[in-house]
Amino acid sequence: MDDVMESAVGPHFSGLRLSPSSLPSSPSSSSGFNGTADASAAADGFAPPPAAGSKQPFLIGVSGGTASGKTTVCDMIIQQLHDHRVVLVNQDSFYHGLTEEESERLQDYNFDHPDAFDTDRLLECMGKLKSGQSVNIPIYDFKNHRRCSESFRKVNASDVIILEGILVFHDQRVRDLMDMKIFVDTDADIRLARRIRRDTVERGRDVISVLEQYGRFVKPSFDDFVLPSKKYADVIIPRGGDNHVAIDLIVQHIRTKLGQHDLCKIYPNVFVVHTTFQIRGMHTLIRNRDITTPDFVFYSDRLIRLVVEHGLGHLPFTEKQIVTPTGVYLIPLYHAPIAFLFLRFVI
Ligand SMILES: Nc1ncnc2c1ncn2[C@@H]1O[C@H](COP(=O)(O)OP(=O)(O)O)[C@@H](O)[C@H]1O
Ligand SMILES: Nc1ccn([C@@H]2O[C@H](COP(=O)(O)O)[C@@H](O)[C@H]2O)c(=O)n1
Repeated sequence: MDDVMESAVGPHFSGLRLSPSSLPSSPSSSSGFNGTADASAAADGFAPPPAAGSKQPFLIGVSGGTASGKTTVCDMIIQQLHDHRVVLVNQDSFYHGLTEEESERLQDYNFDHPDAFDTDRLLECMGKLKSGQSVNIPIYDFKNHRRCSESFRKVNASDVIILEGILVFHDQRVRDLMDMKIFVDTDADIRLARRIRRDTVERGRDVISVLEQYGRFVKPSFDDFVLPSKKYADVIIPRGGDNHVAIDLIVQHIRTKLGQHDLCKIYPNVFVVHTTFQIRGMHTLIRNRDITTPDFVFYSDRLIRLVVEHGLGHLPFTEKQIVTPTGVYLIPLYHAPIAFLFLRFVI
């Protein structure tokens, strides 16, 4: 293990990442430092930092049967992520408005079929949000089954976008935009009971029409389209909003994913040293309570050195010719007093 570590992170020139603008134009500047440094940097996982603001928002898809608790779960996630900019987009907003003819035969319309949604519009909006643009989302009225033609909901660019709906996993193009897919899995009887209560109280329906629609369209479409899309989920939450453990774990995961992104946003001059197996190995070793003191010091020292060397790579420098016992070399000399640090490491 020690040998592997030694060869992987021993003294090297990984700190010498020259930006083209800082390269001297004289022929002597092609001394191989730059190529060596960049190759070494890549080998160490010191990839160039992403351009500020280039990171895309984290898109979470939340699916599940009607009244399974999708909105409730999303609200809980949003509440727990209170220090991040999070927006919720409902697939319901993208229902096609009914034509006059369809409205007259409302009882025959299947709102649970994929064709009931304007998926192209949904894709366009999600694509824009993912690329950091704000969008106008349609507003849907469940009482008259139409989109409001005059007003929209303006949704601004955010760190986290949550897309929620019964069929958000159905279309592969929508699925492909998602960084995390959650399926809320709640017992069908409980969902029906909730749906009856919600639709009669909030959506202006009577119990008979809710039951008829459920038997004719909601349940068959759940079996045909919603349930088969469960296999795409990364996480399945049994019992929806009652499952605090699952929601806590999901929030932790999102926080971890957002961590580096946030630091880079707050401090534009933060550069993240990308991890490698060697770096992870050393982090693991120094956290092992049984590690010997010399080993702890050894690996901690190496980790610290990687950070310092990476930092040095961001400093400006000038070339200096020196005479060594074996000949003449060009070395890049970091601006004092940092030069001291650099020389100490390469000797
Ligand atoms: N864990 C729960 N316990 C009791 N009622 C709930 C629970 N989760 C959701 N509900 C209720 O069930 C209905 C549907 O929940 P909602 O989160 O809107 O589901 P969905 O978005 O999947 O349709 C709402 O009236 C809500 O208040
Ligand atoms: N005009 C409409 C549009 C949709 N529905 C039903 O809504 C359900 C989806 O919303 P959830 O919050 O329950 O996920 C879906 O099952 C449709 O049947 C409707 O009744 N009327």
